[in-house]
Amino acid sequence: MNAPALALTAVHKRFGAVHALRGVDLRVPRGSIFALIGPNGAGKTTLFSVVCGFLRADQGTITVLDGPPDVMRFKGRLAALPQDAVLGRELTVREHLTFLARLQGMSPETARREAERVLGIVDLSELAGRRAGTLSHGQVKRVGVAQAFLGDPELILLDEPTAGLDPRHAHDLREALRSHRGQRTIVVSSHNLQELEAICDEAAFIEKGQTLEAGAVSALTAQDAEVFVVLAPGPEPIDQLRAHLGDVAVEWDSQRRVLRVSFQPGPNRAAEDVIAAALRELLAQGARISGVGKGRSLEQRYLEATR
Ligand SMILES: Nc1ncnc2c1ncn2[C@@H]1O[C@H](COP(=O)(O)OP(=O)(O)OP(=O)(O)O)[C@@H](O)[C@H]1O
Repeated sequence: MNAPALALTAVHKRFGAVHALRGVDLRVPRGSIFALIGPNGAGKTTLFSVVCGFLRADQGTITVLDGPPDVMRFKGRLAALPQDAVLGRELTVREHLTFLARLQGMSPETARREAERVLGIVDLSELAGRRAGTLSHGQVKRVGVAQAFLGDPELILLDEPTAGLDPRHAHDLREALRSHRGQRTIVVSSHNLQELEAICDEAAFIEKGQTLEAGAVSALTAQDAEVFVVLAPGPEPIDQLRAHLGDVAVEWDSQRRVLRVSFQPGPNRAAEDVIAAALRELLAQGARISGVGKGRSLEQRYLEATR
């Protein structure tokens, strides 16, 4: 099996009296899009900084792209979008990106082409000639994201890449990230859990500098072990369903009119089999069905994990 792009074991980082990372563990598979989820102050930005080699961890082991975190070793292989990216105000967007591409060792011509390519990723080609100081907050953020893609690095860390973006550009950026799935490793921190659920393969919940839970998004959201049915007002044949399905747990939320069936997946018991059996019985009992699905949302799981 491939070594992970990033592995942290029992990493600690203190800022004086503030213990920002308290033994965080993380394993980011190569080629995955990985979500880092946690409340304000959980330690996400600090974690990015120790991974990049901007800050030194006090304790623990960090392996990034097969070696220790070292800014010099990462040249062109790792890129990060800081939470509040800052641009030189007097340079144009094109000059800014070309300059950074040159710092990576590209020739002037390659650097110019690379600047145009990454501007295309964030739909900013039209603003290439604008001075950075005249850009809106969202446009600056998009230049920062473009910058992180310069040189097509193996590992990209994006701290809240869609914060402040309008809905269309946030959507387009999500699509752009999705298109890199399997080719590049991308770690994304965001407070938009719907967004992370849509684009990420794996996720970790971080709180108070520790990993609470981590794994495949499909496992965290119990896609294989839980189904739900939403009932429209009308019959509520919950007991009959329980009796019919047998060895499963059926929970009924009468306020939201959502019933959840949790089960042990097996060869003849995939989520689709349970959905079919539940719907047959519910319809036979006259229930009116207004929605069906698998698992629970990442947001729900996060709220449960951090309760
Ligand atoms: N340079 C610093 N000096 C002192 N304390 C710091 C420093 N940087 C971060 N901290 C503290 O470390 C903790 C973790 O902060 P961090 O910025 O990593 O959180 P975060 O998860 O990125 O939060 P947010 O979601 O608000 O961006 C916080 O308590 C913060 O106040």
